[in-house]
This record gives sequence, structure tokens and C-alpha cells, in this order.
Amino acid sequence: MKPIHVFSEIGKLKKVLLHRPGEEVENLTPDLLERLLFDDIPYLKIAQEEHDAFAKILQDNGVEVVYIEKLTAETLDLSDDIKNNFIDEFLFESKIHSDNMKKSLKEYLLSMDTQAMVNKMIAGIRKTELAGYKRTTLVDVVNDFYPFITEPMPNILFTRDTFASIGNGVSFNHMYTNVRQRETLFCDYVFKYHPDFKDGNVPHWYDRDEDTYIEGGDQLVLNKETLAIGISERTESAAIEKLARKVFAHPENTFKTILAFDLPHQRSFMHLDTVFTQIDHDKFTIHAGIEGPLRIFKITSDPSSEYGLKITVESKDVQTVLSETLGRQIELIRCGNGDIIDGGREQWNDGANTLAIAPNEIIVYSRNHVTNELLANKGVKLHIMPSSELSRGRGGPRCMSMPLVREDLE
Ligand SMILES: NC(=[NH2+])NCCC[C@H](N)C(=O)O
Repeated sequence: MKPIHVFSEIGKLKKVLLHRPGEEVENLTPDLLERLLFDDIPYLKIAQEEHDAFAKILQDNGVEVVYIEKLTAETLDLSDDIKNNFIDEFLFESKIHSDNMKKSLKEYLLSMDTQAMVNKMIAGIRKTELAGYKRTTLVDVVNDFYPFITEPMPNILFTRDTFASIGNGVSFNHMYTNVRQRETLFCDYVFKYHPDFKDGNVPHWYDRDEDTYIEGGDQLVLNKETLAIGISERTESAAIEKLARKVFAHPENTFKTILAFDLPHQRSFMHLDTVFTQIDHDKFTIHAGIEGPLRIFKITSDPSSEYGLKITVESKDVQTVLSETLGRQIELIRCGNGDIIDGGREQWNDGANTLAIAPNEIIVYSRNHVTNELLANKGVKLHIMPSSELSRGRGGPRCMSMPLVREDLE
């Protein structure tokens, strides 16, 4: 089996990547929320308990759970060179440019064991914790009000976004916001050097140093022939074209069609998976807000065209386009039963963001009880996880997980 094998959204989940929330959450302050893309400050202890409950559901159902922070530490422990280069890149990307500061930060990081160091990089380094930190450069003086030397990375919790498993390959994403850019460094090193991944011959569908942005919350694998990608606040059409060309050109490629959904560019619709996830062969959850007039583009390979792609605009509704493309009648189950209040509230709390661990079997947030009841009445098997604190980061079970291996569907 290859290290990455994901040809659907619903095939039995075998291996998944998570991040257990840590000290980075306690480095959120009201002033920083907007910049760091959180809507409130989760209570860390409870957030960790909720996250452990999430991991336990996965493990109890036969899924191997691996953590990005652990894989990164294992990777850095392989050699001093790897570790040193990682620290240098991390500091460079954290915009630490003065030689003095680089030196003291490196000493500080190297004084910890590797796991503690990785956790610290994710948590962020406060100015108060670096002994002898002095404001020497113009940048330091100008940014005097700012409490961090390196910024916390609370969104690394959403392992879905930084890279996406597609078929046997991976899209290493270039994130839309600067604050999430450094998250992709961690998986970059893991795939380059970690023995579980490096020899897997994993094709890259996209690279983090591309200049256009794309995020995994927008990348859905509907079946071995079809991808769905959101054109959203976080993913631009130019990036989808680049990815399409790479995927279609690969000698072992099975994907023939990419459906691109043109989403409104606003926070509540930030990624395609915030309004739409797959539950079963013929069932999806959907936010009623996107069922209406939505432009959907069908992208296929066309070697005779100048750009290698054929683009057609589908002027039908989501349900018809999906039914036609997937070759079966599709049912869309509306978040909050389509009610303007229940639907609005539960979609905001990721009621439409479910994680399938097998066909017709999904993990959902407890707080979305209207949607959950509807799903249960439709015969969907639900694994309900606690959700008071984790939901404050605006991401649900699908956002908090990146499948590495799923069983193929018959
Ligand atoms: N796949 C997703 N929907 N991810 C949600 C990410 C939420 C995160 N706070 C952000 O704004 O980036």
C-alpha cells in the first residue's frame, strides 16, 4: 500500500492525520483573534478533551491516528542537518532577520527536546520568555506593542487545509493568509524525510511555493474519477488550473473531471467543505445558502487546447450536476433542515462539515442537534463528538482531519 491512498470522501478510513491543540490556543488574545482566524478563545483543557474524544472515536473504529507534531519531531530527530535546516527555515518564515535574534532563538529552541521544540514553534514564542530580549532593531521598536517574537499557529488544528491527499498524491497547499503559511513547512519536512512517507513516490499536485493560493478545505475527492474544488475566499481559480494540469498529466491518473464550485467569498462559506460534505455514495450535507444560483465549472483534460484543459459552465443546480457527474440520483440533506435560523446557526458551527469514516457513517459535532436528528432519521450512522470549545476556531470534524489512507469503494 502506498503512503497516500485516497480515492473517495467516504471509503473506510484507515489512517488519518490530526493535531492535538496545545499552548498555541492559550496564546490567543482578543486583539489577535481576527488576525489568527479564530472567533473566540477556546478553553484549552476542554478543547483537548474534546479532541481526544474525536481521536478515540476514530481509533475505536479501526482508524490509525497520527499527529503532525509527532511526525515532525520524529523527522527532525533523524539528523542534526534536518533539524538545523528546519529551524532556519522556520525562523526565516517567521520573519526573524536580525542575526542576533536568530542566534538567540536558535539557542533557545535547541535547549529543548525535539518534541517540546516543535510544540513551542506551534505555540509561538512570547517576548517575555526569551531571556535578555532587547529591542535593538527598528522593527523591534516599531512593533513594541506586539507580544510575540514568533506568532502562534492555532489553525494547525485544521490539518485538512495545509495539504490534501488526492489519489496517491498530495497537494501541498499555498495558504491564502500569511498567518497559515508556516503550517505547511511541517508536512513539507515530513513528506521529504520521514521514513513512512519519503520513499512512497508521492506525486505533488501542487507546491507550497506556488504564487497562487489553494486550501484543502476546498479539495474534495468524490470518486476515483471526480474531484470537487471550491473557488472561494481561500482558493483561486488559477491554482485549480495548475493542479488540474498536473493531475491530468500523471501517467497513472484516474481523475477525469474536476467540478469547480464558485462560492461567495465570505467567512461563513470560507471553504467548500463548510457548506458541503459527502456522507454516502448518494448523500451529501449542504448549506441551503449554496443550493441556489451557483456557478459550477466542469474541467476536463483537452490536449488539443492551448491550455490543455476544457472548461464548460454548468447552468444546472448542484443536485443535478452532482447526479449527472456521479451517475446516480443524489440526495442533498440540508444543514438545520434548511431553516433560516437553525440552518444559519448550525452551518456556522460546522453542521455541514462532517467526516465520513465509512459509507453512511460520519463523525459530527454534538451541538448541531437539528442537523444530527435529521441525519439520524435518514438512517445515517452518527458518531457524535463534544464540541463546545473546538468549534470556536470555525472548523468541524472534516477540517480537523486529513485522511492519508482510505479503502477503495467497490
Ligand atoms: N477546512 C476547513 N473548513 N477549515 C477551517 C479552517 C478554520 C480556520 N480558523 C481558518 O480560518 O483558516
